[in-house]
Amino acid sequence: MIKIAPSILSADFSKLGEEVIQISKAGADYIHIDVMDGNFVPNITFGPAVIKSIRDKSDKIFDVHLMIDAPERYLQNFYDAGADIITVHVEATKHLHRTIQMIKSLGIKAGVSINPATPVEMIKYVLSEIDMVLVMSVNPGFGGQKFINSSLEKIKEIRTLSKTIDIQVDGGINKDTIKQCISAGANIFVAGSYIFSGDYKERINSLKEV
Ligand SMILES: O=C(CO)[C@@H](O)[C@H](O)COP(=O)(O)O
Ligand SMILES: [Co+2]
Repeated sequence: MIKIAPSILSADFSKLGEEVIQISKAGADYIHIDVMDGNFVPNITFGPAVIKSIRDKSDKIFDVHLMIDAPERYLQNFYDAGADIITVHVEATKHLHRTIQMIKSLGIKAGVSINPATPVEMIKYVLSEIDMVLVMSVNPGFGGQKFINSSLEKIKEIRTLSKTIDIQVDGGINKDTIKQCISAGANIFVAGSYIFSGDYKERINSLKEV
């Protein structure tokens, strides 16, 4: 069973609470929340206070994608804000294993993300410690970019290393690219611009039907 995680980066921020309600009703499995610090990535979004303000709008899984340097500084804050999964970038933390242990000690799921230029080898020795790998299929920072094809090879490689781990793909997901990612072995799909530029339910269903 695949899961769809709409990214609220493409939502209308002036009515974020209403958007989270609507996307949940439309069939989202996870609410994907992109946190950016203007340092690890060249864009700034929102932090724990905003996440806390929308937590009571949905009972879906809050999937928090941290695109911030040294994320270990803020794990407790995102947990307190209502995160169910926290994903950190391997490129953003000096002691990845320790950061993963910190997330797990909060009693929630831990994900690790790799950028398009980062090899799977970088996360090989933590795979047994984590719940999810997030394969970035665009360079992180913005929605609406084109899917990078070399991500497919990385998904296959991770699936060979683990039959059971969740593999999430993020960036440029639409009706066509999702098919290729499913064939490669991924099972959770983040989609921002594709879902939010149409009828939410119809778009989510079109991804689930492939
Ligand atoms: O993490 C990110 C971007 O850094 C994503 O979650 C985007 O929000 C995906 O947007 P689309 O490529 O689906 O428009
Ligand atoms: Co994301």
